[in-house]
Amino acid sequence: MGGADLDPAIAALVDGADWVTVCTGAGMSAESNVPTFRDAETGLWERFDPTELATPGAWSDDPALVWAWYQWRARLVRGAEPNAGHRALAQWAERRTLMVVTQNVDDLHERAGSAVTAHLHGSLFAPRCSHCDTPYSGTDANPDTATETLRVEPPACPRCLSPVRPGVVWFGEPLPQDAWERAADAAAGCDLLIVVGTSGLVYPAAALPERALAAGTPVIEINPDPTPLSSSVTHFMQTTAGRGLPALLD
Ligand SMILES: CC(C)NC(=O)[C@H](Cc1c[nH]c2ccccc12)NC(=O)[C@H](CCCC/N=C(/NCCC(=O)O)S[C@H]1O[C@H](COP(=O)(O)OP(=O)(O)OC[C@H]2O[C@@H](n3cnc4c(N)ncnc43)[C@H](O)[C@@H]2O)[C@@H](O)[C@H]1O)NC(=O)OCc1ccccc1
Repeated sequence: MGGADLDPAIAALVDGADWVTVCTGAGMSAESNVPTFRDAETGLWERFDPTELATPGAWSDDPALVWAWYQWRARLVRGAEPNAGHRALAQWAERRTLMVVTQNVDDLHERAGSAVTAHLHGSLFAPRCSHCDTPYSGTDANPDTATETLRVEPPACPRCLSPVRPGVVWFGEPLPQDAWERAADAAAGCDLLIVVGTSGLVYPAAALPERALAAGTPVIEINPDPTPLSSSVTHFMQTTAGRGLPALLD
């Protein structure tokens, strides 16, 4: 298991793990050309701070701006392909228990063939009514029709005519309880936790690897840049998801 030049201590950890949980963030999709939250170049929305746009406040102030932003992101993800990191995880799950817990709202893990245990922050492809929560599948929510305009009026819910909102978790909103519980169980029960491509700044997602470490579970972090977690993980692999995961799992 693991490339020839993989640190033998890391290889031994991976070999000895029957149940692995992988926590992924925006860096997991960076090599699929999906901008991370920290990456500046987000086109028309470049002058907006993502953490400000991804809030209930931004939605109530300007739903057309927020709706257009999510349609643009969904279209970008539609045009993207899973990378070698996504594929390595999917292949590995064929050989042993591997649970994927992600902060990402894209569907690249699933398109690579992974069953995702928890989308902690929702999905770009699950719009619902902002009032009655009825899932929305109207064609006008289809990102392929999204255009490069700064504002697009969100569709109206066929049941209560309230505006349809993106199916994501905004800052200040609680995570879906069931998804959080599945994620917490996956982090608590695994033999090895791998953290890939997250700056570890957004909570409660960032608490998962901290909890695993506190429980004595070995944690491997993959990130080209150190994060607040890097000094306390069992092994820090300073590389990308697309290079690190195949090296770890192939
Ligand atoms: C900013 C932060 C300080 N704020 C929070 O954490 C807040 C507040 C808070 C709660 N508890 C706290 C405790 C302490 C401090 C603050 C808080 N948390 C919340 O509001 C959460 C909700 C948080 C979820 C917000 N939604 C997102 N996304 C969906 C929308 C959307 O996507 O638009 S968060 C969003 O940003 C986060 C971005 O972080 P990362 O994924 O880490 O990405 P980032 O760009 O930061 O970094 C990329 C990393 O990848 C690396 N990288 C780059 N290239 C590669 C590469 N090629 N390979 C590998 N790695 C790579 C880079 O080096 C870098 O390290 C992700 O989670 C992403 O999902 N809700 C809540 O707490 O509710 C309570 C509550 C309870 C009851 C009732 C009411 C309320």
